[in-house]
Amino acid sequence: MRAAEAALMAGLPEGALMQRAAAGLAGACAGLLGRVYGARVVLLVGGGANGGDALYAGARLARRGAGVSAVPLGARIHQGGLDALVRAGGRVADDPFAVLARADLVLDGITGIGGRGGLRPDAVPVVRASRASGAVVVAVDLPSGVDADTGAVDGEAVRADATVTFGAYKPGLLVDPAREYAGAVRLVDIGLGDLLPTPELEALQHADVARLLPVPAAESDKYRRGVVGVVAGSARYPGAAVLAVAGALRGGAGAVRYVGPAGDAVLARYPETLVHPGPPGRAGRVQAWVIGPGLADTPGVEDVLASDVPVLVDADGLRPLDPAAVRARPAPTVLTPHAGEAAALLGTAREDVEARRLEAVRELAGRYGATVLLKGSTTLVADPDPDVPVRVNPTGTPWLATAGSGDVLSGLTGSLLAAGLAPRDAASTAAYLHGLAARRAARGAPLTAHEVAEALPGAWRDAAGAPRAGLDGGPAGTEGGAGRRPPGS
Ligand SMILES: NC(=O)C1=CN([C@@H]2O[C@H](COP(=O)(O)OP(=O)(O)OC[C@H]3O[C@@H](n4cnc5c(N)ncnc54)[C@H](OP(=O)(O)O)[C@@H]3O)[C@@H](O)[C@H]2O)[C@@H](O)CC1
Ligand SMILES: [K+]
Repeated sequence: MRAAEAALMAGLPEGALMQRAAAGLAGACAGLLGRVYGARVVLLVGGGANGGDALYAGARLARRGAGVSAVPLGARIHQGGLDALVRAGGRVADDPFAVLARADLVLDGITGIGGRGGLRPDAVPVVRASRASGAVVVAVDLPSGVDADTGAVDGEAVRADATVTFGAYKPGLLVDPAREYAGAVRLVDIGLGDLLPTPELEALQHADVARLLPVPAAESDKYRRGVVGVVAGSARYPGAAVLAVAGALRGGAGAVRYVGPAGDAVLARYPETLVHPGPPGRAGRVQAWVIGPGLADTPGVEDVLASDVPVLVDADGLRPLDPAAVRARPAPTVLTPHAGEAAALLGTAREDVEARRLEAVRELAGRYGATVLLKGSTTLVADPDPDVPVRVNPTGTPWLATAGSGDVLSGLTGSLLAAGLAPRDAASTAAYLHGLAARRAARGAPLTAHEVAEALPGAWRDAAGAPRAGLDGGPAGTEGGAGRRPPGS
């Protein structure tokens, strides 16, 4: 961001970028307020340019008749912004808590991309009073206190109803835990365009998924469309086999071969499945394997890893996983841990993974030379190549945290692998459809893993029906599309 902004600023009059940011910010605030004239706006102003943005936006709102007060936090605040605010009729608050108690809207301009660590002690009571006031809290660029680069939150941070961000989405707006603090995110274009570097993160949108989904050609038969082998379930957990097959059947492969002891349970629900008792090496040719859901202690992981086709390892399959064996494989491997499984693979605590999700997914992908899909409220997909952007999944619902939903996701991902998608595309497309299906199935109520599987064809149709180019805005909970440059565009 800083390099792109510096390059752009070199060709612009002093302060022009901050004015663009402030104009977009003031416009967004006006939209949230509905009526600007007479509205009571409080600016929390830190010592950097983030506070400058807030002051200039406050000046614009004051010119439209809002009552605007600034609460300085920091040794000195942006002088040009303060002068503009005062010229427009705004003022510095005598009693911050008194103005906050009556505020309609609070602008959090304490820190943006220059913030380090959580909120400082002087800001904490002011931020708490902002929340308690019932005012709409709008974060400038980022909620203050979150880490822009990683999505970590060390200490206290602002919980915003909305965030107006400039030039590009920052990882801290997309990756949990920080994402939870941002509210609805709006991107304001400040003209950085092609000056932006390769992103750290990208989020698929409908149009990207439409491009990636496999479409059978006229001459396709089931084998050409790909056969996915599912090694899952056990005497103790036959349901996991059924759910993994349920996902696999909806993922575009031409056939699903189930290998394991739960064949009867699978056939009872899905007679279209090819069933084999195992071991996987004898079950016949497949174009991709899924191994792990509900496996308990059933062997087979080494057997499957020894194959020369893409392999997805999930759940119980992840336990005995040796990095050297995975790295030595001639074909791609996809690992789909949740935070606890990722922690076990990394030899750390679950909380560490949850606090540093981006770092954890990258580290695992590097260590195993595998594509890693880290499940969670925001699912991340990392490529083994550290220069390839991590994909963050923009779909989903908290209701998706339900038993068996991961089994459906593994089957679905494996099916897309068998259908020929590259590992990162298969994993991120599957996560996207899975989250979309969950939203369709839940519609605000609890849902079961089976319902997620059953909603997949509808989600597929939704995504596949999207216009294939030029999509802006999507289901991301963000406005204007979550990636600056959609992959493949
Ligand atoms: N560049 C551009 O062209 C454009 C930039 N734009 C905007 O600028 C923002 C970046 O501005 P920035 O670089 O001034 O940093 P910023 O986020 O304001 O924070 C730095 C200040 O915070 C302080 N501080 C640090 N940590 C803290 C903490 N935990 N709690 C409290 N304070 C803390 C630190 O002070 P110190 O450590 O010295 O006390 C320093 O004073 C960017 O996010 C966007 O909003 C837009 O206008 C578009 C054009
Ligand atoms: K901020």
